Amino acid sequence: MTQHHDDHGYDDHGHDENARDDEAESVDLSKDGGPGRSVVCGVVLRGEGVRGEVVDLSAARARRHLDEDQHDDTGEGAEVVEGVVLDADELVRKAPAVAGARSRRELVPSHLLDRETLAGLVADSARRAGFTVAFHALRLPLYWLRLLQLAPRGAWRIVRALFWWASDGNGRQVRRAVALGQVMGSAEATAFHRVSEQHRDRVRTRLAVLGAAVLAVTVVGYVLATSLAAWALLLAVGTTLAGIGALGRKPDERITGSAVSTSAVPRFTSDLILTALGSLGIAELNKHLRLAEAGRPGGEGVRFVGPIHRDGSGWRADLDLPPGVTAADVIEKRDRLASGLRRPLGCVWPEPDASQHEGRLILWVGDKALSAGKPVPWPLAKTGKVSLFEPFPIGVDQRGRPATLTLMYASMVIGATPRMGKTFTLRLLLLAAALDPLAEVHPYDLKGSGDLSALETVAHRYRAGDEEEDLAYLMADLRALVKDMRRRYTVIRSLPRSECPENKVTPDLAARRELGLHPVVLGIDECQFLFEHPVHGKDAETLITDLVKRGPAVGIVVLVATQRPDAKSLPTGISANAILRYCLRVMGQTENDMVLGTSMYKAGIRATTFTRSDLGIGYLVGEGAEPVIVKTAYLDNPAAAAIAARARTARIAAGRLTGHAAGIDPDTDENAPVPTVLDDLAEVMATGPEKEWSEVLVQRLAEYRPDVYTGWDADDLAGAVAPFGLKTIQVGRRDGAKVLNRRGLTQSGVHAALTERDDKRGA
Ligand SMILES: Nc1ncnc2c1ncn2[C@@H]1O[C@H](COP(=O)(O)OP(=O)(O)OP(=O)(O)O)[C@@H](O)[C@H]1O
Repeated sequence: MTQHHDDHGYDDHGHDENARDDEAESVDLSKDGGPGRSVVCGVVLRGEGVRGEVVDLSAARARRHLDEDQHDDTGEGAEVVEGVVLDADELVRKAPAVAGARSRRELVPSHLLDRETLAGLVADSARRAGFTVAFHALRLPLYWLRLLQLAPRGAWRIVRALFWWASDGNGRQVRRAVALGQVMGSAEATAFHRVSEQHRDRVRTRLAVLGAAVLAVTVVGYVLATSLAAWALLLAVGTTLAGIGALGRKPDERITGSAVSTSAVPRFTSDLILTALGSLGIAELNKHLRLAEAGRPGGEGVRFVGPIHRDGSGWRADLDLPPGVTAADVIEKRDRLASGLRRPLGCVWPEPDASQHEGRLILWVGDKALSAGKPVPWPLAKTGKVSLFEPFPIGVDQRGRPATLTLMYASMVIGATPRMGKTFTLRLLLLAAALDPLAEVHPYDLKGSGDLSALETVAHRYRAGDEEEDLAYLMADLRALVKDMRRRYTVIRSLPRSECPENKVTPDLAARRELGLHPVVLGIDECQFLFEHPVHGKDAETLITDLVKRGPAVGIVVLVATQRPDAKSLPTGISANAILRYCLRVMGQTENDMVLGTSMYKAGIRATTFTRSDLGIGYLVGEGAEPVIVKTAYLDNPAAAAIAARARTARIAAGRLTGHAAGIDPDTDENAPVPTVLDDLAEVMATGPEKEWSEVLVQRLAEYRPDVYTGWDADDLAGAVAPFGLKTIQVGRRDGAKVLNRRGLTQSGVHAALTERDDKRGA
């Protein structure tokens, strides 16, 4: 790849972008009797003074395409209207520039003004320098031995040089040259005599100087040898020998080793980037690169929009891909790009820049893979509080910069394949919520692994597991939260505008205990166990969708995490309404878009590009304008327990330890049995016959509780009652002379199941 760039990495093809920007659609109307290169504005002007033939453009264009082969250029049939013929180039010249097309470059590159980037740069240089010093310091004895080996040759060279100097080697050569001339005329003889005289004088003087110098060195050497401490003497001798050894070195001989590996990583230059891009196998990109390389028209090449510069702990290049090639095309082939750049996959992070255009690519290449190195520490692990109304740290982005999250007024979906860090992320967020003494935390670990157990000491509601009892507890909590949400809206409506200008909870309102508008954070890990549950699934979906949609404004935040992000495990009503989305590694486009939002995959935001080793690394959408890659802070169980203990102390001090953590679990009226499908069936069957068809029953249920049962069919009902040991039976109904048999339930069967359930609850 030999497309050239100047020192700053700019394209040197000298394309006039503005000319390109300004290109407007034009048509040669000369064939139709109009002037060459004319264009008609969308509106045909009917001028008084000027008249001209104006040809309907689209008709002319269509006709020309149709008739091109027949060379029919008569323009016959064109609708002739009155108007002003406008000069296309004139129009283009006068057209206002496309917004941003001529945006000014930064006076001083912003990355040089960014304190963190600069600090990173300095730290990086210091690290490199430190490493080099340590590397060579460790090898000093080896270098000294190598020099010692060369010392005899160095000593010989010194002696030879001194002899040459003292014996006036140069003068001797001149004398010999004159003598060898063998044309001893009188002039040469005189010259020879003069040179011989000079030579003699010089040798005499130099021998005297040399003798004095040798004597002086011997005396100084003796004095030093007798007066210096042993270590100093050793140092002096060692240094002298090393110096003599250095003089014995051949010109190309290296004493020191190289502090960096010989299989050095190639420098991140524009040429390397072009080579890598060219190896992706993107046909359109390759076509442009080829044409640009050959300097032929139509080849836009890749244009670097700024110098490749240091950004955090890596290098960044912003570039425009050729027309027709999108950043997503490149991102899709991140592994090949990494291969072309000769970097590990975890170092190479191509991103789109949606604020510019689809072809703008930000290519950031880190010094080391994001998954490599130490786990990210959490700044709040040892000290500090959180206000859920403010952003709090959750980790770092791929450039090592702190990444934050604001939970208030948002609901969040977390998705990933198993074992990628979903639960750890959810736990981190719930711990952050716990560090806000005002916030009520409701963690539910439906997997039952105990990963959220650290939070039990601060949780208002807590359950681990997906037993019937756990789910009933959770359902009761959900109903209570929906009820509380309605109450919160009533409270907000009753407040004066001055206190609640935007009809939502503010930090001040949240702090007023009497209003009960404090933040509530409900976190459900492995939510698919709930949504796929035959009895509670649909009910839970209705309640949580309501909380996700209307809860955030009144301080209720829902966080759901799932390892199976599909429509069944994560109902679309919930995934579509979540504002925050965090997606660790997933396997396909559907899961990606399910968690991150529709079309994210197409836009190049692909959690499918994460590898198995990218633990705790995911795309975060919704916190800022653009999606970001975040590696979450790592907290193990003991660290989580320590943070929860600190949060508990803060809550006790603030008088905010409530619910489960305070031993009140749950309030008596919330503890009342949650109506299940059995209770509802008993209710709707009470006034009917002993036996009823399932399809009639689901209709009645839907009328009785539309939010739960709308859309149910006979199979849903059969599935919902099955966990209670109730099976549908054949119910016959006479229809005239015929008897129709369909599946249905009996009142006695429902009552028996209810009695059994209540007995179990009582036990
Ligand atoms: N931020 C992180 N940094 C480094 N390693 C992490 C991070 N988060 C999680 N891990 C590692 O990933 C492993 C899996 O994490 P976690 O249990 O949260 O995964 P999961 O997606 O919830 O798994 P499952 O689907 O089985 O519930 C953890 O044991 C931990 O070692």
